[in-house]
Amino acid sequence: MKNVACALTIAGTDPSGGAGIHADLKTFQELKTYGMSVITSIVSQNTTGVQAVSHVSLEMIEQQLDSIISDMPIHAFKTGMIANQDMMKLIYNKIKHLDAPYVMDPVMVATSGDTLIERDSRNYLRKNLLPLTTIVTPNIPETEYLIGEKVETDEDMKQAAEMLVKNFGAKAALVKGGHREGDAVDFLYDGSRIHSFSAPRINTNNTHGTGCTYAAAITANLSQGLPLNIAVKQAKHYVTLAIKYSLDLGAGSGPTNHWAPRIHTNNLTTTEVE
Ligand SMILES: Nc1ncnc2c1ncn2[C@@H]1O[C@H](COP(=O)(O)OP(=O)(O)OP(=O)(O)O)[C@@H](O)[C@H]1O
Ligand SMILES: Cc1ncc(CO)c(N)n1
Repeated sequence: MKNVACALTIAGTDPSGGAGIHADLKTFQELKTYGMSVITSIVSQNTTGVQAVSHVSLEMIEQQLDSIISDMPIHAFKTGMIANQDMMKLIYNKIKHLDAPYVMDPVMVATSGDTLIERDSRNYLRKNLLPLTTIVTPNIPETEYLIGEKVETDEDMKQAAEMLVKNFGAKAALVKGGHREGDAVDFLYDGSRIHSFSAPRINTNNTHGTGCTYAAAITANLSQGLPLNIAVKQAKHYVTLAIKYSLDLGAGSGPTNHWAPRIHTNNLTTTEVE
């Protein structure tokens, strides 16, 4: 029996604290999960965008992974920003041996519109990493890239989630509707049925790091042993409250509020529709 759930994030940094590794570790902590991290790239960014990127060497990424894998329990893990194909290959070769749920946030572009991974590495991500995933959590532009088709309607989103499982080898897929208009509706295909999770759209520009926070909450919930659809449902509540009470910091798109879900526990506005 495990006495503490342990989760690992493999991702880039955000010194302004809203996205990447920082968002992940804050989420793990709030969800009573012991958080660990492997840094792939140091990203100088803030609420207005990305100013500079420095990649960690392959040797150092490998060493960080070895340090954790050789010593620490990993009950679930997630990947975020993996900037290029060499990093992806290295990470693939390490994580394929891990016996724990794998949540992939297929990060391509920051909320600000800045590109975070090299274009020609996207195919490697789709072909090699995607089939290892327990769940992949693309937003609409990432979904369109992964399946190679436009995604505009609810029906398109549901079909895309099914395709990511049936044609591309993910075990489950959560297609997120944050980039559409109207209610914020996400569709999960779990390998046998579609679930949809809906929340009223919150009128805010402070959505920096929402995708990281959501995927990290799913990872934390899976590390605690929750079934997938419950893990997603609770993570949707978490991210919705974190957006609802988001912090108006910085001149651009401000960060989510990680302690709001703890304080406003009775104010859950999300619903599982199907
Ligand atoms: N304004 C909003 N109001 C309510 N929920 C939102 C809003 N914007 C995004 N969401 C929800 O937040 C979660 C993250 O979705 P989104 O599609 O924004 O991810 P993302 O684009 O990967 O995030 P990021 O901006 O960090 O890259 C989803 O559940 C989405 O429905
Ligand atoms: C490091 C990092 N990962 C992911 C995102 C996407 O929000 C970001 N802005 N920065």
